[in-house]
Amino acid sequence: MTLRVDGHVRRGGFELRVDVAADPGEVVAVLGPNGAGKSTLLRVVAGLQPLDGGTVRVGSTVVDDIAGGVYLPPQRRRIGVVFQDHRLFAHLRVVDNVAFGPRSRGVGRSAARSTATDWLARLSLDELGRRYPRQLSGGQAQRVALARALACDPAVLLLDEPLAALDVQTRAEVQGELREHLGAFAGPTLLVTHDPIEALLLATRIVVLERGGVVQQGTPAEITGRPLTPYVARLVGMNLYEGTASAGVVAITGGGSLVAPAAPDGAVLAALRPSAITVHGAAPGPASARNRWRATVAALAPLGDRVRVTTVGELAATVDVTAAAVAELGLAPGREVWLSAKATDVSAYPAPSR
Ligand SMILES: Nc1ncnc2c1ncn2[C@@H]1O[C@H](COP(=O)(O)OP(=O)(O)OP(=O)(O)O)[C@@H](O)[C@H]1O
Repeated sequence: MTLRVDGHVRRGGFELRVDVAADPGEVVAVLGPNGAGKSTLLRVVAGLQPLDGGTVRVGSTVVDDIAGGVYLPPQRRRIGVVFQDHRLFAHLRVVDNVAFGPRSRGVGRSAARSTATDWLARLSLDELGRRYPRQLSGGQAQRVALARALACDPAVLLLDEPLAALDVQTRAEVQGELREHLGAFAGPTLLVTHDPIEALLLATRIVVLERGGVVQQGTPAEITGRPLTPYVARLVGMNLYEGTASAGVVAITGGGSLVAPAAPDGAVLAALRPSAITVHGAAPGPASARNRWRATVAALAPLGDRVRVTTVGELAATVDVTAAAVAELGLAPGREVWLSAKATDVSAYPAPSR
């Protein structure tokens, strides 16, 4: 069953206006900065927030359509939700938490328990059945929350920052398991997250929301290869410039230019990886890369085994260098440097029409 939200809703001064779909078996990550509307979208699908106009469909069933007088409450939508804070019932044992879903859908006590036991076993949580939520670790609680969502036999799965509250080590473990379980789920999944790595690891498609609208969607490879907004570029760690291309040269809006032989003529975006830029202490010779420009170091920050250098100037850029290079070139805030990049490392593609 395909999930489709095509509509708009106002919350105070904010408006969400989207047309988003997720097919059976797809895991669609919804990424976006604070206040972009991610939770609002999730609330709309879950049935906690009616649309002001448009429709929400699960397969051929319309679950929200104000014009048609349809609004199904959450319990009638066949939607499983996992929140950041597991929201398990503190006074119920794990097995009864998981049985709660089927119970609330009218399944008898013993059948619901047997479904719960089955799901706990599938998620390798059998030994936890008799515990209370307070006796679980954060990672265990999130696994139980997933079991509870799946035990309802949902048509759609919604995950709202499911790993955000976990420590780094636990997050990595649960991430791996989640990937497996989402892969086995036959329906569409919407995963709201701030974390681009989580989106890249878990999602088959990524939808980026900014200011209540979809600014980009595509496979993880499409998003990382061709970021369309400064936010997406930062997320995937690319330098992004707006400009106008003609005969393989991109004149950057605001000054400067980049040679990019494959650039299509017209309004383009040019993306450049931080690791594809070289820093020089003095002007590089003519035999070096075809793109060369002056810049001033603004900041340095450690990044794994590299140092991320932020530069300002006509073409502001983030550059990743080795710690040895920092020492050799005497890089420090205020230091004037030259940067260079090969023409073939500049990826230029048509800018979206705004
Ligand atoms: N209860 C509310 N009443 C009025 N406006 C609200 C309410 N909740 C949210 N909003 C508005 O809706 C906007 C979108 O909020 P939403 O929670 O959907 O964003 P988000 O992308 O999930 O953000 P975050 O990443 O911070 O959770 C907010 O900027 C806020 O202005």
